[in-house]
Parts: sequence; structure tokens; C-alpha cells
Amino acid sequence: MSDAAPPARTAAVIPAAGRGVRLGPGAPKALRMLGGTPMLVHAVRAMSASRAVSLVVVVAPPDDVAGVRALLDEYPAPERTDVLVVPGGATRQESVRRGLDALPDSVTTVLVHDAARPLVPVDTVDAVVEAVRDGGAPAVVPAVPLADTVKEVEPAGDGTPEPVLGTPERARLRAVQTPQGFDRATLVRAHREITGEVTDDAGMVERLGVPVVAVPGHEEAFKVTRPLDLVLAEAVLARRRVNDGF
Ligand SMILES: Nc1ccn([C@@H]2O[C@H](COP(=O)(O)OP(=O)(O)OP(=O)(O)O)[C@@H](O)[C@H]2O)c(=O)n1
Ligand SMILES: C[C@](O)(CO)[C@H](O)COP(=O)(O)O
Repeated sequence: MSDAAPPARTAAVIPAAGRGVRLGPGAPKALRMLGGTPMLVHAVRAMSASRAVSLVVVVAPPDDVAGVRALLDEYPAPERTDVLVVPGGATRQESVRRGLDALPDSVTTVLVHDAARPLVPVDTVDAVVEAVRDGGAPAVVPAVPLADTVKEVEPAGDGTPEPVLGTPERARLRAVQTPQGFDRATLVRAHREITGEVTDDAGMVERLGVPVVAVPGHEEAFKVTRPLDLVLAEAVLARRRVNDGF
């Protein structure tokens, strides 16, 4: 970025330090190839596709910060986007916190986006940014309705039958994606004050008692978690190539 560029107001933190155990043996998940390009590079491009995002902080496996830096230099982001790489932690929460610690003072709005959701469309990213900047709520999540009926069970964990405790009303349920968007001060406070297991950043903000709102997500923002998700991701990329005419 040129010296004259204005300081970043909106930044994206990309936690990419996970191993990808559920994906099976191989390279760390964020470095797996999708359509010939590492998953992390797709995720960085998805964030920098938004004109609002001028800084991306990638949180890398702590033993491979230099390798991730070299990889991102090989696949440069648009010139108007700065990309920092910092070491991650043992949990997603810890990795996000380390990404937040690296943000410059100028940043007021933060997106947190899983490297494992490489194909989120830019319209979804922009919708989240706009909703945060509108000031309606300090935390915004993209979310999609569920296709399956959901049961609450008493988990057994060993493959034996699990007692069903209830069936939440499906119309009130959403599957939550990323990027999740936040007023920076609120997210930093959540990461400082909330401890214990939380699976997403908005969940931490909810625990502060601060309002969180959901905006429409996108089916292509799915998380690459299990081997079949890689097949779907390759299919989405192939369809995009056909639609883009190359
Ligand atoms: N210590 C960790 C764990 C996860 N993540 C990141 O958080 C995102 C969502 O996590 P998930 O999909 O669960 O990835 P993994 O933890 O890698 O997957 P698994 O649980 O299968 O090992 C991923 O981009 C992952 O790299 C991270 O930065 N640091
Ligand atoms: C943040 C997240 O992607 C929202 O759906 C999800 O909670 C991450 O969960 P994971 O267990 O780290 O995959």
C-alpha cells in the first residue's frame, strides 16, 4: 500500500491456525489446495474483494508464520490491502485474540473470518460491514435457515443411542457463518472478559449482554470441515469458472 493511503478503519482477522483434524491427514487445513490455490489465499481474496477492507490480519500456525508469509507474498492481495501475519494459539478464540492484538489504533470495525470459509461472496462481506457501520448493533452475523430438523439430545459420544430431549422450532434457528462483523471495542471487551468454551465470536458478545443481529448469509459461505466439503468447494469453483467464462 502507498504511504499516502488512509489508515485502515475496517480490518479483517482471519484465524488460520487450526490443524483441520476433521478433514483428515494432510497439510494444515488453511494450506490445502482448492482449484489449484491454497484455501487461505481464497479467504484473503474474499476479504480484500470488499472495498471497505484495507487491512487483513492472518493468524497462522505458530510454527509456520514465515511459511504463511512467504505463501501470501506469492499470491499478493490487491495493492490497497495490507496483509499482516501473526502467530496463532491453541484454540480459535486464542487465535482471534492474537489477531485483535495486532490491529492498529485506526481500526474501528473488525470482521472475523474463518480461513475455512474460502468461498464467501463479496456481497455477503459487504452486507455485514454495512450492518455494523449502520450502528444498528455492535455485532452482526451472516446466517442461513436450516434444511434439517434439529434435535437436542443427551450426548453419548460412543455411538450408542442418544435420548432426544426436544425439537427446537426450526423457523427460529439459523446456521451462523463468517465473516462476523463487530464494533472493535465491543469485540475486544468480549475477548478480555469472556472465558470458557465459545464456538464463535458473536457468542462471546452475546454473553456480555450486548445485542447481536443476523443478516442473510450465503450457501457458498459454508465451512470446509470434512472431506465432502472439499468436493463441494471444488464444484463451486468449477461453476464460477464456467459462469465467468474461463
Ligand atoms: N487453534 C486454532 C483453531 C482454529 N483456528 C481457525 O478457526 C477456523 C475455524 O475452525 P475449524 O473449522 O474448526 O478449523 P480447525 O480447528 O482447523 O478444524 P478441526 O476442528 O477439524 O481440527 C479455521 O480457519 C481455523 O484455522 C485457529 O485459527 N486457531
Ligand atoms: C465461527 C463458526 O464458523 C461459526 O459457524 C464456527 O462456530 C466455528 O466452529 P469450529 O468448531 O471452530 O469449526
